[in-house]
Amino acid sequence: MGSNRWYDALLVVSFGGPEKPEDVMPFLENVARGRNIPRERLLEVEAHYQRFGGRSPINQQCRDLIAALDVDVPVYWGNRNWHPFLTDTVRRMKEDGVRKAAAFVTSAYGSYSSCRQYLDDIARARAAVPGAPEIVKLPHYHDHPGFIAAMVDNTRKAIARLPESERESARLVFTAHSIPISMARSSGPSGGLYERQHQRTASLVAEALGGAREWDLVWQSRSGPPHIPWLEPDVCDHLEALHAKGVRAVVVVPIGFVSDHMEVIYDLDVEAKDTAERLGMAFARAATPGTHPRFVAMVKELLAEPEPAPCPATCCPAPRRG
Ligand SMILES: CC1=C(CCC(=O)O)c2cc3nc(cc4[nH]c(cc5[nH]c(cc1n2)c(C)c5CCC(=O)O)c(CCC(=O)O)c4C)C(CCC(=O)O)=C3C
Ligand SMILES: [Fe+2]
Repeated sequence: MGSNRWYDALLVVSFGGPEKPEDVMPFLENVARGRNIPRERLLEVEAHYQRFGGRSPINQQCRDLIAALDVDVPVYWGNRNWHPFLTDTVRRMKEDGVRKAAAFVTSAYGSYSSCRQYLDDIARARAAVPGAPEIVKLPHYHDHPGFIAAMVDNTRKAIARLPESERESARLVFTAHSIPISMARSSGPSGGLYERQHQRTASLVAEALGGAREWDLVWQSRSGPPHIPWLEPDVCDHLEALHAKGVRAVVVVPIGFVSDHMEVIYDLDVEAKDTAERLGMAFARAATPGTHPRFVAMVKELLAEPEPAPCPATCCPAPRRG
């Protein structure tokens, strides 16, 4: 394998997050630039970060993943919204003589926010660095056996944390980041890809667990102005609906996230957990893939594949501003 590699470096591309209180607002300003996010929503999200000492788990998760990777080329790391910024990383890659890098993005799915925006980030960083290396994004891995196996294992462990009497009947609640419905409709080469990929991931995990359990796919972490429709139901509303139907225990499985993010440790471990507690439902949250050995091995398996073809230039277009 080694001699006919199509890449000479691996670039991990992520969202980025603040790691101290004074970084939170500048980080949020980067995220919100050119986007339509109400001020009140940003202040609310700021409070989520400050509740955790101004520190998102995402950067350390990236460092841990990189430390766990077993690949035979140099590994670089660059973010969209916080240090280390992608442009600085691409400059360093160029200085180190990298010619062509494979990009592993910490998002498994297609859509503007989860795929195209990262491609745009890479293109912008390369445009800012004369002589920048070529950078080829690895394909979506939402249904890769390594990604699925990590989530299946983590879901089994979460079920085992429930009170014994609730384990057999516990319902699986798969959750992912909500996006505007218009963005969901325009995702992928023929539309609807974001929801379709999540449906497939959820069904693969549910099947691997024996297929006997009822499951749902719901959404979380809605942003944007209230009059713009986003994917629903929201995970907390859904817990209320399940409770009304007599469900007594849930296992929330964050299939939309490859590692712990603020959306996982706040929106699920605080908000969804509080909702379940208030309703008297037993609640367990499955761990994210993080540095699960099967997930880490998946990165190496993706690199062993032939060079992937790029996404069609027309899929997952940027949303219209408004
Ligand atoms: C699909 C998707 C993913 C999954 C794919 C991927 O992983 O990339 C994702 C990941 C993430 N989103 C993150 C943080 C934020 N997202 C925001 C806002 C938004 N997200 C959106 C979508 C997504 N986001 C959208 C359509 C918006 C509206 C504004 C816009 O059109 O861009 C805002 C603004 C405040 C608010 O929430 O309103 C913040 C702070 C973090 C870092 C968390 C941490 O620090 O641990 C991560 C990994
Ligand atoms: Fe987001």
